[in-house]
Amino acid sequence: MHIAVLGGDGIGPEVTAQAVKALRAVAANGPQFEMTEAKIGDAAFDAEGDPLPERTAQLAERADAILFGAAGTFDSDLRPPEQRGGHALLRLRKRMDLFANFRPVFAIPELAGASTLRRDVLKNVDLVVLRELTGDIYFGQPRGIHVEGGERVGINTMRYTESEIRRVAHAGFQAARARKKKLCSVDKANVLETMVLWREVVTEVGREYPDVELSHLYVDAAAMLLIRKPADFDVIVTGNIFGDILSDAAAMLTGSLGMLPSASINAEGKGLYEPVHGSAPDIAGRDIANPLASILSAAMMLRQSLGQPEGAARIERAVRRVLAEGYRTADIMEDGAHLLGTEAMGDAVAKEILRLAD
Ligand SMILES: NC(=O)c1ccc[n+]([C@@H]2O[C@H](COP(=O)([O-])OP(=O)(O)OC[C@H]3O[C@@H](n4cnc5c(N)ncnc54)[C@H](O)[C@@H]3O)[C@@H](O)[C@H]2O)c1
Ligand SMILES: CC(C)[C@H](C(=O)O)[C@@H](O)C(=O)O
Ligand SMILES: [Mg+2]
Repeated sequence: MHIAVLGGDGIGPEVTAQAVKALRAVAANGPQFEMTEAKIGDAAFDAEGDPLPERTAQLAERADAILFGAAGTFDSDLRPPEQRGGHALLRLRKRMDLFANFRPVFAIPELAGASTLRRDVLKNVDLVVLRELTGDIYFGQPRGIHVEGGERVGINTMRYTESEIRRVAHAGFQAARARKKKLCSVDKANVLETMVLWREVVTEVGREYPDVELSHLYVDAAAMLLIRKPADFDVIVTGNIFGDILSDAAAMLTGSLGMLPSASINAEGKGLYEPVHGSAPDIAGRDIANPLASILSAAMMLRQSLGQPEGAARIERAVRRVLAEGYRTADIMEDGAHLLGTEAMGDAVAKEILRLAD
């Protein structure tokens, strides 16, 4: 099994290295993985003049799965797109047609104190945000900044075709069918035509899944309910921009953005696995980032792309045990817990994975 490892920028390489350690620990008693690293993001632009070098893109396409860190920094975010580290990720998602982005959010009881929300609100939280990843205002044309009537005008276009909505809706109903059989579609159909079409198509697709309870929410109400009664949700299916925002908000249900993994899958089942967080320039290079989102993304990769559910379960159990033993990174630190750096947390999880194999 061949894995493309694209660490990227900021804390990306730091946390990805810990996920690689976890995969090596799984491989010690089981499947063998060939892992090939390549540059992406600002790191690739600085070295080769392109944030997504062709060699990196081809490696990603050829591999059985991709383990991704983070791309972009605040400085490069303001450059033209072709020089922007973060743009490499958008290009790769589009090029590989990774349209279905699963972002599972589950409250870990040991971390209840790390969240800014009350313990009773977090009880039984187990939901998935399914974010459409290759359409919407992220890619719609026309776009750009031009001068009109003597002043600058910025334009982006919210656009979805029926088939783009249909395929992600199917992914949502299938995910719900395998879980608690509830799908909540989040849109803004009271204002935007694109979202009127979204609601119509999701409703049509829903007729093929009579066993799944379909509900609809406007995104503003969904944002509020995600904080008020998060345990009521099962699968949330939504567009690219709303999914981006809602999933970062939902991260606080787990205690930290550093806990949220993700899988981005295409129609052939090929996947890119990455933490939901970014390159976190504010904490990069200090060995304090939480690597668990990246480690849990590696577990999703084993389950969803590499047919290794046992390896995935071992990683997930190891993470739970390390947390139960009271080890924490700074972002989820509590009184009485043992503070670990990024590397040490990766070591602790890898050690636990090896112990679970005995
Ligand atoms: N998938 C990606 O590659 C991705 C995702 C989001 C943002 N970005 C890029 O990353 C850069 C920084 O963006 P941002 O600050 O808005 O978002 P961010 O997710 O990088 O960080 C937001 C906050 O969460 C904290 N945080 C994030 N991950 C953490 C971890 N693992 N452990 C502990 N704390 C963590 C950061 O320190 C910061 O305070 C920008 O250039 C942005 O475009 C990239
Ligand atoms: C880095 C950025 C382009 C990206 C997005 O907006 O999709 C990020 O925020 C994410 O959530 O993966
Ligand atoms: Mg985001």
